[in-house]
Amino acid sequence: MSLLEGINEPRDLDSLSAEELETLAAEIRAFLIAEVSKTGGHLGPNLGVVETTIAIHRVFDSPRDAIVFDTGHQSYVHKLLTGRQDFSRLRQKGGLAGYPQRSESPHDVVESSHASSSLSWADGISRAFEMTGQTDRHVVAVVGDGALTGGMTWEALNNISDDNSRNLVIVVNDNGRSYAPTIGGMARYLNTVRTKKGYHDLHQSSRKMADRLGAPARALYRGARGGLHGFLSRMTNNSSLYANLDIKYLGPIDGHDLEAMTEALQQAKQYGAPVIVHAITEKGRGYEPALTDVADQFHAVGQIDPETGEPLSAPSGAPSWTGVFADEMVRQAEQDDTIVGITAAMLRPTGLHKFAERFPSRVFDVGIAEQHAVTSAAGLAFGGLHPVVALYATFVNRAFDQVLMDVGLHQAGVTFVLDRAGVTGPDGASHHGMWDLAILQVVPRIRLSAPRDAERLREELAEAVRVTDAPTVIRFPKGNVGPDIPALRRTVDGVDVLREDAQKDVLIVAVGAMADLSLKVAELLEAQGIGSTVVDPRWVVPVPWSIIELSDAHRIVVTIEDGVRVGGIGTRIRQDLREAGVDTAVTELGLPDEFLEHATRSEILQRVGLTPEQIAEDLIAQVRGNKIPIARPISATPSDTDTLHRLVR
Ligand SMILES: Cc1ncc(C[n+]2csc(CCOP(=O)(O)OP(=O)(O)O)c2C)c(N)n1
Ligand SMILES: CC(=O)[C@@H](O)[C@H](O)COP(=O)(O)O
Ligand SMILES: [Mg+2]
Repeated sequence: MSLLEGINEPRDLDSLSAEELETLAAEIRAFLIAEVSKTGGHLGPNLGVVETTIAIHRVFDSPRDAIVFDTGHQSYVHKLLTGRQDFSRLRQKGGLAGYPQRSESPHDVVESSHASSSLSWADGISRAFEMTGQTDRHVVAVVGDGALTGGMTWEALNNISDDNSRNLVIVVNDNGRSYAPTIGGMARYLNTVRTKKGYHDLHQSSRKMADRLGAPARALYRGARGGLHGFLSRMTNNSSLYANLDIKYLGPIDGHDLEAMTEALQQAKQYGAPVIVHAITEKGRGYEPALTDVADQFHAVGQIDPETGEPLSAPSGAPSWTGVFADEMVRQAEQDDTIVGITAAMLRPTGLHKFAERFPSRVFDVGIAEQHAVTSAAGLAFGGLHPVVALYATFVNRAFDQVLMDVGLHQAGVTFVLDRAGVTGPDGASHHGMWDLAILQVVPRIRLSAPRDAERLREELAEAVRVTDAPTVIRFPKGNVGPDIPALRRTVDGVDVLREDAQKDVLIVAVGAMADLSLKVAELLEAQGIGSTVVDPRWVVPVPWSIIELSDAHRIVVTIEDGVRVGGIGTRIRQDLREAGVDTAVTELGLPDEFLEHATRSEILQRVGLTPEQIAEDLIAQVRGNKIPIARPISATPSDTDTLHRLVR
């Protein structure tokens, strides 16, 4: 049996010798490469935190001590050490989540994969421990150098103090990268610390001497390291980035040196005030294919050959939504030199890399700082440029106020391109891009589009970048785009009619990528003698008038969107119909207001009733006048609604 198999919970680490711990680290690395190669996942980040995570679990006592992982994509080692070693269905339905998940283990605290929140979590938890007399409980936050570029981390650092967060330890996992090398002043500071020759020479020589002279010298060495920090500050001509915060600094430490990390964490644990332990690590550590991957050091991989790191499946050849955007963005920018691009540390994942290669001076990577990205875009627009802010849909949530008050209020011509909109799948609840339509549609004068295929994405991007007095949004799903879906005709206000039966029983309003599914529903209805019209509004907000007119001409209207149903586009259409005095029955179909689990996109759509068969069945019943039994809303379990009604009665 391997040492790893003998670890069922963190305290099993206590009996291992220094040599055995090194062996364990090697076994964990081999496990990660072997297992994550099969399933896909965040291989690079987890290879980079093996020793750090072992050291954290040696020194601290989870779950009594709370361990918070920022973003959480680097928590596989934590899972291995806390009784979860079946990675065979990682990020798949019924398998381990790719992020911490409280339902999996009491060792897991933060489930959200939205970066830069860990220090705020840790500040709150440590205050609560102090205020409830649990002063023997510690909080450890593991935050990456990329996550440190997010504004929330600085809000938290500004608040953390030794009055109320005595037991807080912040482990900065500094591998110099987000996906790509981390940008900005913070990164430059960390880089000087990480690469200063003097640090390495001094660190290595004093360590060797301490080892030779034994424990007392080691204490001296540790003290010197404190002084080392001051030494570094002078050498790097920076006043220490942390000196004026109420936080002590330990480091930089070699994050792959188990003993050094353990010692530093023990010091931090005993310090009695908030401490930053700055660990220097390497993303993809110990795996050559990751280390030589210049794009993102295997930040997230699909199924790969563990020997070579090469993808197991050849690319399908079908264009991805991201790829279509990437090419059209370059085309538009060639015609209009006011167009600039902004990314929040995700240049390649959002497809802006081609634009960046072509127009390097017209693209800005602001770090994991979506709020700053949006408001700086408002500034760029004020200055006469047309910013295109490319984000994953789920991450625009974080910048809602900036979209509303900095872009919307000032009628700034900013275009938001939201990739991974709708159900994404393996990254679970905090990664589904399911809220953008509902939250953004309340921004006055905003224009929301949801292209149904590549041609419409190209068209709608071209239209969006010409709007200079209001925010425009284009949102599309993860993955490959299907074949173009031609329109029979386009109404005067831009609605595409995709199918038009003579018998006008059902109007199906398809939002974006739901067009293909909607046409399948229409075919099932036709087989039951029910006529339908399928339309794609293209620009869903404001609701085009022809949607109102078409609704008035049909018996029922059904709207289908890959976004939360509550407050979604269907709700908006219903409201506009009522305002126009059209009382056609409306059925709004979309995602439930639930946090949807990790599974494949199709598994989730099946579970929430968004398949052609399930939709057609309901519509057939409606058209035939059969009263559909009042089913409790998907989003609320009986106990929730009963409780709610009892409370409000
Ligand atoms: C708010 C937010 N924006 C973007 C992302 C996408 N994202 C996931 S991991 C990552 C890079 C994180 O870098 P770092 O914190 O240094 O961790 P590392 O991967 O290097 O361990 C990004 C940008 C996210 N999770 N959250
Ligand atoms: C952790 C994170 O936010 C991303 O790395 C996430 O895994 C998105 O992955 P895709 O780019 O595959 O959608
Ligand atoms: Mg990093």
